[in-house]
Amino acid sequence: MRLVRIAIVNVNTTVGAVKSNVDRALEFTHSAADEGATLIALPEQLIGGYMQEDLVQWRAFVDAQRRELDRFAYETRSLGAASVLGLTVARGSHLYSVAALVHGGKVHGLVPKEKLPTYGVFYENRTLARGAPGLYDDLNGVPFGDLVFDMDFGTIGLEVCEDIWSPDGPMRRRCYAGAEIMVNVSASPFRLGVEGTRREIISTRSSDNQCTVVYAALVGANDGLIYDGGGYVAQNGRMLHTAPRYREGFTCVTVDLNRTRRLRAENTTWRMDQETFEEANTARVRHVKVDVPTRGREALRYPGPPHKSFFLPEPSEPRAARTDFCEDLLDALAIGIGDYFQKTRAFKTIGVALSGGRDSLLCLILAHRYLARRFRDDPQPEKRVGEILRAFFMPTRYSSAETRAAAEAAAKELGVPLVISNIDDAFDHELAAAKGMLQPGESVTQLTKQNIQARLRAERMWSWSNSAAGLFLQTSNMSEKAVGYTTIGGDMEGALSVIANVPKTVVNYLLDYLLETTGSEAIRLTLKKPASAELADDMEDERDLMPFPVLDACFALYAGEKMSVAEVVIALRSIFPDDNPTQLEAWATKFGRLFTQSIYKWVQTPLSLHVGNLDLERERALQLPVVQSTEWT
Ligand SMILES: Nc1ncnc2c1ncn2[C@@H]1O[C@H](COP(=O)(O)OP(=O)(O)OC[C@H]2O[C@@H]([n+]3cccc(C(=O)O)c3)[C@H](O)[C@@H]2O)[C@@H](O)[C@H]1O
Ligand SMILES: Nc1ncnc2c1ncn2[C@@H]1O[C@H](COP(=O)(O)OP(=O)(O)OP(=O)(O)O)[C@@H](O)[C@H]1O
Ligand SMILES: NC(=O)CC[C@H](N)C(=O)O
Repeated sequence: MRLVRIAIVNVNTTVGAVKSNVDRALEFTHSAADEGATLIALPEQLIGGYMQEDLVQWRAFVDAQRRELDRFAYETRSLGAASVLGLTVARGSHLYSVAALVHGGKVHGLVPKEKLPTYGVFYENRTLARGAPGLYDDLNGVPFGDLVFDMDFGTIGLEVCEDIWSPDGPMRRRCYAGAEIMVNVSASPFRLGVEGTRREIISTRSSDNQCTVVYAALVGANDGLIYDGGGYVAQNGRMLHTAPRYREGFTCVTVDLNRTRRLRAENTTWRMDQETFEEANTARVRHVKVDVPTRGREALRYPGPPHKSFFLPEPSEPRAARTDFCEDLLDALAIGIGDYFQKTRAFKTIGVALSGGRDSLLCLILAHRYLARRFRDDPQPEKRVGEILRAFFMPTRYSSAETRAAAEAAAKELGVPLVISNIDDAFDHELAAAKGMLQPGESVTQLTKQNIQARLRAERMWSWSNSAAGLFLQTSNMSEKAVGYTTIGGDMEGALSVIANVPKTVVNYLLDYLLETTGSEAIRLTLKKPASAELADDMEDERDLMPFPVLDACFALYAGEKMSVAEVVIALRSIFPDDNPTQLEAWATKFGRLFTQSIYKWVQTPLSLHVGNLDLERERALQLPVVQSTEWT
C-alpha cells in the first residue's frame, strides 16, 4: 500500500486580482493540508485569473504573478503537502502558461503548457509560447520545461488544461518517463454537454497512460465566460472522485499508488508501447528530485469502496437528463450574472425590463436565483434580494392585460419591487418628433413606430441605471439575435446579455421545467400567451418569423453545421416530415436572408454569457464579415 491524499481546490479568481486570488487559494490550501492532503491541485492561471488575453503584454502583470508564486510558496512552507498551481511566466521575450510545483517553501519547477487552444473562445497562440518535448531551462534557479518530479511517495507529472484534450499531449511522454500521477491544472469554460466530455477524456487519458489523473478546475465567471469548477481523480481508467461543481472550496480523496504501479506491471500492451516510444524518441523528460518530505501519509486510511463491496455496483440515483440539463444551464447563467455584478464592482442593483413575456421573465428568474443563493444564510434573504433586484413594466397602448398580470405575478412571487412606467405619452411625443424630421412625401413606417417603443424603454432603463448604479440586463435570446428581430438602441441595449447564447426553444424548455418544478403562477400566465413583441396590434413572433423549432433548426444547420440554404432545406424536410416542403423551403430561404442581413446587428450587442459552442459573438465564437455578398450560395 502506498497511500497519498489528493486535494482538489476550486477558486473563483478575478483576472488581475493577483493578491486576492492567492489569498483565497491559501485559505483552501491550508484547510486541505489540515485534512491530511499530501498533494494539492489548484486551477490553471490561478494567480492572474483566466482568461488573461492581451493583459499579459503588461510585463508588470506577469512579474506580479511570479512574486505572488513566491508568496504562495512562503505561506505554505510549513505544510506537509505539495501544491500545484497555474500562472503566466516570462522567459526572455516569450510568455508561458505554466503549472508550478511548490513544496516546503520552494518552487521546484515550472512546466509550460504545450497545447495552446486557439479556437472557439480561446486565443492562446496569440500571446503565449508553447512548451515542447525535452525542453529544459533554468529560470533564476528554478527548473523550467518538460519535467517530472520525484517525491517521497512517487513520481508526479504536471500539465495545463488543453494538454489533456489531445491524445498526443505531454502526458504520454511524462508517464513513460515514470510519472504515476498526472496533475492537470485547468480553466475550462462551461458549455452545454462539456461535463460529460471532460469525464470521458479524463477517464480515457488515465487508462491510455495507466496513471492517476488529477484534474482541478477554475470556478466562477469572468467576462462572459463561466467556469463551472469541480474536478476529478481517475486511476488507471476508473473514476474515483468527482468534486462538486459551481462552488469554491476543496475536496479530498485517498489513492493507493501501488495500484497504478501494479496495473502498469500487468499491462503488457502499455509496457511494450513504452519501449517502442523510448526507442523512437530522443527527447528526454528531466527528473527533478524534490527532497522535502511530505507528512501525515502514515495516518491515511485505505480507500475501500464506500458501499463495502469490490464486486457490486455503487448504489446511485442518477438525475434525469432533463433535470441535469436545466439545472446545469440555470446554475451557469446565474453565476454569470452574479460574478459580473460582484467582480466589476460597478453596480449596487440589478434591473430587468419585464414585459410579461418569456425572455425577460427567464432573466429575472436567473438574477433572482443568483441572489437567493448568495443570501441563503442571511436572516432575511427575501429582503436582501428585494433590495438589489428591480423590475420595470413599461406599457404602451399595445400592451395587453395578460402580460401586465404576468409581470405583476412574477415580481410578487420573487419579491422584486415592480415599477410601472407608462411610455405612451413619450411614444406620441417621439412619433411626432420623428415625423417632423421627414420631408414632404415621406412618412414614418410601421417598423419605426415599433422601434420607438423599444428605444424609449431602453432609454428609461439607462436613466434608471445611471441613478441607481443598476446593472441593466439585456434579455434577447439567440434565435431573435440570429435573425435581427430586435431593435438597435432598443431591446438590444443593456450592460450584460444574459440569454444571448440561449435559443428560444431552450428558453421555453427551461420555463416549462421551472413551471413543473416550482408551480409558478407567473410562469403559467406568461406561457399562456404566444410570444409577442407587443409593439403593434396583434403581433406574434412566430407569425412574423417562423415557428421557433424550425428557426432554431435552420440556425443550427446553417450557422452551426455550415450548410448552404439548399442543404438546410433537405435537412429540414427530414427533420420535419409533417410540414409542407414548400413552406420549409420558404422558411429556410427567409432564414438565410435574415441571418446574413443581421450580422451588423449582433456585432454591436453587449457582452454576453457564453454557454454553447454555437454563439453569435465575433470575439468568442463566429467571426463573420459584416459586409458580405451571398453570390456564393
Ligand atoms: N447592413 C447594415 N449595416 C449597418 N446598419 C444597418 C444595416 N442595415 C440596416 N442598418 C441600420 O439598422 C436600422 C434597422 O435596424 P433597427 O432600427 O433595429 O430596426 P429593424 O431591424 O428594421 O426592426 C426591428 C425588428 O425587430 C423586431 N422587434 C423589435 C423589438 C422587440 C422585438 C421583440 O421580439 O420583442 C422585436 C421588430 O418587430 C422589427 O421587425 C436601419 O434603419 C439602419 O439604420
Ligand atoms: N411592456 C414592457 N415593459 C417592460 N419591458 C418590455 C416591455 N416590452 C418589451 N420589453 C423589453 O423588451 C424585451 C424584448 O421583448 P421580447 O418580446 O423579445 O421579449 P419578452 O417579451 O421578454 O419575451 P417574448 O418574446 O417571449 O414575449 C423584453 O424582454 C423586455 O426586456
Ligand atoms: N484553458 C484551456 O486550455 C481550456 C481548453 C479545453 N479545451 C477546455 O475547454 O477545457
